[in-house]
Order: sequence, then C-alpha cells, then structure tokens
Amino acid sequence: MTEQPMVRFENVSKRYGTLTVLDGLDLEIKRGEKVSVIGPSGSGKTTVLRMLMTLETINDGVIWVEGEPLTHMQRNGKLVPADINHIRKIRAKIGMVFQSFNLFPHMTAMANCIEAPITVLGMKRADAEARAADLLEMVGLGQKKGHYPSQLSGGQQQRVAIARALAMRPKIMLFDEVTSALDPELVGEVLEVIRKLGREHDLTMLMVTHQMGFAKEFSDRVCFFHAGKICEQGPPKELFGAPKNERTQQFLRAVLEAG
Ligand SMILES: Nc1ncnc2c1ncn2[C@@H]1O[C@H](COP(=O)(O)OP(=O)(O)OP(=O)(O)O)[C@@H](O)[C@H]1O
Repeated sequence: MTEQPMVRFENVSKRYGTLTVLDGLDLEIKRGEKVSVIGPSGSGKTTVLRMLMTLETINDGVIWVEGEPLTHMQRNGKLVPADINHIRKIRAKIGMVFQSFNLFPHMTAMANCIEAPITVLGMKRADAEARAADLLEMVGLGQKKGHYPSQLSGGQQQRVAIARALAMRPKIMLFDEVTSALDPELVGEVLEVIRKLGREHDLTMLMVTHQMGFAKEFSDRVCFFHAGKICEQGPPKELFGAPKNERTQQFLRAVLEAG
C-alpha cells in the first residue's frame, strides 16, 4: 500500500470575482517532502499556502491533510462542510511563516513564542517557555529571548517567526517568500535556519520562493506555477537543468537575466 500523502490538493479552484487564481489544482506532497513553488507574480503561489492555512476559502475541490479533508467532514460517504473544531484540529498540523514577520511588537521574542502554545494548545507556561527557549536556541537567538521585535534585525525577527511557528508542533511548515522583505546580507541566516530544519526535523515543507539557488539546493521537488496551474514539476536538477515546458524556460531565462 502506498503511504497517505501529507497534503493533497484535489481539483482545487479559487476565484476572486471573474479572476481565476487557481484552476483545478492537483498537488500531492509526501510526508517529509520539501517542495518549492516558483513562478511569475500573480500565478497563484501564495494563494496555495493561504488556502492550506484556511486563510482563504476554496471555491471548488478539496484539500486533504493526512487523508482528512481540511474544510469538510466525511458523513455517510459524502463530504459536508466541517465545523470549526474539525478545521482547527487539521489546521493545528500546519505552521506558516510569512514574508512580513508578523510578530507581536509589544511582546518579547520569548512571549511571541509562548502566546499561542499557552492560549491555543493549553500548555503550561513553564513547558511552553522551556520549548520556546530550545527553539530560540535552535534558530540562533538563545541570547535574544528578552528582546522586542524593534530591537532585532529583520533576519532575527524572521527567525523568531520560524521558532514561533514551530512552537505549535506542526507537521507541515509553509514558507511564503520569507526572505523577500530582508536586506540581502540577512537572507543567508534565515535560509540557514530553514536548511537546518530540513536536515534535523521530520517536517513536510512547502515553500514559495524567488530564491532559485535555494530552491535548487534544498527541495526534493520544484513546482513551476503559471496562471493558477502547475505547468511543470520535477526534481530541481531536472527542472532547472533541462526544463521541458516553454513557459518554464522563459521564466528561468528571465530570472537569470535579472540576476
Ligand atoms: N483578496 C484578493 N482579492 C482579489 N484578488 C486577489 C486577492 N488575493 C490575491 N488576489 C489576486 O490573485 C492572484 C494570485 O495572487 P497570489 O498572491 O497567489 O500570486 P503569487 O503567485 O503569490 O504572486 P507574487 O509572486 O507576486 O506574490 C493575483 O492576481 C492577485 O492580485
């Protein structure tokens, strides 16, 4: 028997008015797989992540997480809209890091990392603090626990955001252009944390990125999006080395020329 995919988009569509952003998307992600999503602006990349986080509604199709529908429940062989508890249960498996770090400005790095584990998971404060301390150490910020976001660089804030997402013990981590808002010299430290996560943790990772070099080196698979569909996908060596689709070739050529 083949193993249940960790995530499966089944014929998923998303529209805003007359604009079709995702057009019957099918995408399976295996447990532990690292998948990068690349493509031109407006091709629907961020929407994929936001739908998985239930930050956007789905117009058609179903998203499955470990074999359970994200926004539906199975009743008598049929799918019916799920109640909020079901959605929360599935959502708890997923963590997301955004382009803008979205830390609470009035809370220290530590407080940012313990807030949700205490209020949402009901963790004891001491346990939440111990876990947060380990995670902040893991992202290289063990000495900055008491700092507020305004006292941290963009790269440090993004590393706190990664620790904060991990504090909820997700099985799936979503990264949405997490280095785009950073000064170039701060990009490396954030990518290094993601590399480390990939090496040392049994996480399924889905990443929207404009960092082609990183996508190439880090991912098991790269998906090239165009107009709300996966135009081409494959192992990074193949997709970057010998893209088959003309649109992928054009996109990669343009990226290369832009430096
Ligand atoms: N809330 C919204 N209302 C209307 N249109 C939206 C909304 N959110 C996104 N869109 C549109 O949906 C399309 C896809 O957006 P999305 O952010 O998924 O693209 P993307 O591939 O991530 O682009 P980028 O690389 O620029 O971030 C874009 O045309 C965008 O303008």
